[in-house]
Amino acid sequence: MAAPSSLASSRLAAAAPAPQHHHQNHQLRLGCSRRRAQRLVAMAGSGKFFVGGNWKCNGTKESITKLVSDLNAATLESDVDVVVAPPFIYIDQVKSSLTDRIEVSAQNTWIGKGGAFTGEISAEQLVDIGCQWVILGHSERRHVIGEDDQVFIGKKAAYALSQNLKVMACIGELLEEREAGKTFDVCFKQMKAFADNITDWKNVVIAYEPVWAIGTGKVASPEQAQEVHAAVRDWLKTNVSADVASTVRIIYGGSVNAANCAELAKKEDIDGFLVGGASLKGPDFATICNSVTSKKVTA
Ligand SMILES: O=C(CO)COP(=O)(O)O
Repeated sequence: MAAPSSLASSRLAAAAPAPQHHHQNHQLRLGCSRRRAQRLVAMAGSGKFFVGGNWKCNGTKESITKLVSDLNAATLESDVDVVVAPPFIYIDQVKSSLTDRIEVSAQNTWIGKGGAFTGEISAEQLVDIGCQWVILGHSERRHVIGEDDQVFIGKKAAYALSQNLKVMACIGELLEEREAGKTFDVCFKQMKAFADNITDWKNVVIAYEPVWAIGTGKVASPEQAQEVHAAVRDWLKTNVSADVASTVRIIYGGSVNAANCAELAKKEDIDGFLVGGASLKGPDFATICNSVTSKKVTA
């Protein structure tokens, strides 16, 4: 593995944003020494830029064969973790044809051990076929399928982690919640449901995906995304620990594409992306993965 690009130290090197009242802890974090930040990254895992491709309910055997072949042919920067999430029924096909350079995720899992649960797929089964990740709490599962924090999402995270699946934990507000000034309240409530169920965060990536930006072509501005990422990090510092706050990766999702990824990636608290539509096009997805170069520390 290449030397980890220290996101925490790149945050330190980046110009600090204008102070805002709710960013007090964040400012403190930025003030900690570079050496300490690097030590924290080393403790929590690779600290690499992270890009996930959520294929949602798309694809056929044929189109997925083409997508996998494009991904296998792509040149990817070494300092980015790349994961794709095909529909369940294609995971096996993707696992057996995709380069090991890219890990594979499911888009959902059952809440506990498998058994008499018609139509469900268990964490054990995902592990059995070599799947390494699962996306949980995606807005389409919350708002279209009706999963909620209390009954499903937190417990799914706990069980998946207990079976050694790594988790992309999704949070994000609806448009009306943003317009009502409730963005932080909604995100923090969703974070609490995860935090109440997670004891070890080293296999967790948080995905901030504002619902109004998903599949709409209406990407959050880099400043809008950065503001929420910084606030979530502050929440983690207060409610989980300073170490987790400094080291957990917080990625952005919602209309990310090859044209807008570089500007977003420059923001200090944006540690990567969860990509929907653009992840179905191999070359565009590779461009998004390689936007890690916008992150590199030059100082
Ligand atoms: O939901 C998403 C990823 O999980 C984002 O989807 P789009 O990139 O298509 O907006």
